[in-house]
Amino acid sequence: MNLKKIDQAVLPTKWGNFNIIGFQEKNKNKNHVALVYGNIDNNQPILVRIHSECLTGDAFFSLRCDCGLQLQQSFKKITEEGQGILIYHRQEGRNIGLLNKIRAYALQDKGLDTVEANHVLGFSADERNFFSCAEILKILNVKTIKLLTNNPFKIKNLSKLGIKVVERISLIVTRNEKNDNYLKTKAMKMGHLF
Ligand SMILES: Nc1nc2c(ncn2[C@@H]2O[C@H](COP(=O)(O)OP(=O)(O)OP(=O)(O)O)[C@@H](O)[C@H]2O)c(=O)[nH]1
Repeated sequence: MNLKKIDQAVLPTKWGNFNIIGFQEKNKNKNHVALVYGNIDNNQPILVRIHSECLTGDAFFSLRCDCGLQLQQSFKKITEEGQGILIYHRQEGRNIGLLNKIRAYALQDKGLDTVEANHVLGFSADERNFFSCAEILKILNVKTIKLLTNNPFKIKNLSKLGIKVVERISLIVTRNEKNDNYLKTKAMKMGHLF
C-alpha cells in the first residue's frame, strides 16, 4: 500500500453530513481525501465520484469547464442515493498542475483547444493516473462501484486496478458560451460521452 489513512471527522455540508477521511502518500508530501456519505453497504455496488482537482472550477466558480457544477451534482446524487463516496483526486489540471493549467488557459485564449495546449506544453492530453483512487476504495473495502463520470477512460483505468465498475452514471451540466468549446473538445478528442 502506498497510501496511509491519517484521520477522519464529520464534515457537515449543505447536502448533509459526510465523513471526511484524509490519506497521505508514503514518501511523498501528497494528500488525498475521501468524503463518505451514509453507512456503506459493501454487499452492493457503491455510488462513487472521483473528482479531479480543479481549483478554478471547484472553488472560483470558473465557467471555462464543467468541474464545479459536476462536483455539486455529485454531492446531490450521492446524498439522494443514501450512501456513496466522493474521492477528491489531487491531480490538478489533469495532473499538469495549477501553474501549467494557467499556461494552458493562456494558449487556449490564443485559439488552441485544451488538448493542443497540453501538447504545446510538452504533456499528453491527460497525465492523470488513478492508483490512489483505487487504493482508497480498497482501504474502504469497496470493490464494486457505480461511477459518476462522462469519461470511459476512468472506467478502463479503474478496472485495470482491480475496481469493478458495473454502471456509469453521467454528470451532464448546462453548457455556456465559455465552456462550449472545452466540452466539444472533450467529446471529440478525449472520448467523453455527453
Ligand atoms: N490541462 C488542463 N486541465 C484542465 C483544463 N480544464 C479543466 N482541467 C482539469 O481537468 C480535470 C477534470 O477532467 P475533465 O476532463 O474535465 O473530466 P474527467 O474527470 O475526465 O471526467 P468526468 O468524470 O466526466 O468529470 C481537472 O483536474 C481540471 O483541473 C484545461 O483546459 N487544461
